[in-house]
Amino acid sequence: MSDSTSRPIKRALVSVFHKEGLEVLAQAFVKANTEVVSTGSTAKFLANLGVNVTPAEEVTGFPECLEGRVKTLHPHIHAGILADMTNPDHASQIKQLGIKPFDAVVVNLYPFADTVRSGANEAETIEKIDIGGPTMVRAAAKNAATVAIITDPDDYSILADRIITGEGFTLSERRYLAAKAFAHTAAYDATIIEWASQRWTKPQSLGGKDSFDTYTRAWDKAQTLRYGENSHQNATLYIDPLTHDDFAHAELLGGKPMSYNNYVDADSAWRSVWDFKNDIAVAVVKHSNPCGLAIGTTVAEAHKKAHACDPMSAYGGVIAANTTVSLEMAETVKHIFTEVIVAPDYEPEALKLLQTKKNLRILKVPTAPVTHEQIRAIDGGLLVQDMDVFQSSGDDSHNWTLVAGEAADEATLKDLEFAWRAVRSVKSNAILIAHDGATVGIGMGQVNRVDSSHLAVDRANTLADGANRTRGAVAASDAFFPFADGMKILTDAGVKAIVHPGGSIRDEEVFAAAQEAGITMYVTGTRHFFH
Ligand SMILES: NC(=O)c1ncn([C@@H]2O[C@H](COP(=O)(O)O)[C@@H](O)[C@H]2O)c1NC=O
Repeated sequence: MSDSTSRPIKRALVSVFHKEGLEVLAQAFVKANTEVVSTGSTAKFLANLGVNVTPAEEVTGFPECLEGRVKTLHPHIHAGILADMTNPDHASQIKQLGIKPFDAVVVNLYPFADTVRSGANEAETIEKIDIGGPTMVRAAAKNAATVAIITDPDDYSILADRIITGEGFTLSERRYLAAKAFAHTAAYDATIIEWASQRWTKPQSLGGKDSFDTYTRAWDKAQTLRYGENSHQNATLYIDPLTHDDFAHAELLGGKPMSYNNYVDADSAWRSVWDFKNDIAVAVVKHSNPCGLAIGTTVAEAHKKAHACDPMSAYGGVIAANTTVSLEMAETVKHIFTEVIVAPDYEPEALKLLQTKKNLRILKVPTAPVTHEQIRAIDGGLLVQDMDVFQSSGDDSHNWTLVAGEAADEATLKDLEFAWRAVRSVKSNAILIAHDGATVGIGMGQVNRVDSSHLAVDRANTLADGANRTRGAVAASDAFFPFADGMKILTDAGVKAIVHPGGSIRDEEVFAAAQEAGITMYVTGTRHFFH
């Protein structure tokens, strides 16, 4: 294992917040008679394990002060970490200064993310920003030429082994540990940036809103997924270190582990039901698109209505509900092959019943979606945008403009409001036909609005066992109609009212065609493209 670049570990600096796992190191220190320098409670912990520890204060000749804000920030510590002992000049300088070099530094940092997640106030959170720790970690990582830096308790056993054998680490091993340590401090700082930038925004006195010149975020690895979108693609789930109770932290109450595609579809489904915060809503999603979405007076009713939109596509789909899943709903779901069900909670009997379906992944997510930005990778870059959330300006029907026909009656307006919220979840170009708080025909993901209109009408009527579901229904379009043709497909099929953003240069042509067809048309002024 060792080579000519190996350096035995004769003197170590240990300063850790989490003391778990230190026993194995303590045994090694005792066995190899390693000189150990340590801070406050770490020193006590090691001393209790029989290690002969020198307190950091003895090395610095300076008391720990400012409630622990200053413990190791001292040249007698940092010159000992940073002296490159392969450099004769460094070696002689620290000798003259009476400073001894360290061969290994073991540090883990104040639990900043845990503190935020615990709901601590700002002052408590600030105290959990570790300063001395990352300074030692970065110094030791910079000096991988002669120092081994250990930040991961999983590496304690190998460190103990190398202390006992006297081999230490080779240069390439120290360099790897250094890279790992830099990743650790970078992620730590990125987490602090995420927290701080949400609170400490640019004040007007400095010019107000803008973003930093670098996009810095840390994501914690939660699990390696079996594979990605296809079996030849590797995939990993990373989660926000500062949040909990959200979709990415979902509790799996039954079924097999989630796959990459399960996460993508279930996230879409989860988001779409929360577009209906004031209603009980259920979505059935396939390939990120709803094949049914409905609101109801009960969750079971909402599910039945959503499922009825397209029972064929619901096979192998993902179901999301924005309220507790009832036994009545579970009894229906039991008979439908479903990949994932996601809800804030389950009635105990419903859960028991669903858990009998071994292949059904049952997710519990206590909170509505929290993510406020959307990140998408492009070749060589990232696109970051605000989440598409409903705007009171254009999405509230009070602010819609009637551009053709009579003002909608109460029931029709309710359906239009439903259709407008529901179409947000459909991939563009999106045309959605709805009736009685349920989608009845969805035209998704087409490259022109005419095809989306055809698709919505065809799906509404061909999947309905001979019933005509477009006559008397309403429709929503996620963006304006560039021509009247797409709209005419809907009115020819009997749709009685349409809502869309407007904004086309041919708006007047579209409005006139709507007038001529005798339907009601509203424009919202807000678009909801979803690519
Ligand atoms: N301020 C300092 O000089 C300093 N030096 C080390 N620490 C941190 O203090 C912790 C260990 O302290 P203790 O052994 O006293 O429990 C470690 O997480 C370490 O990263 C410091 N704390 C915070 O900045």
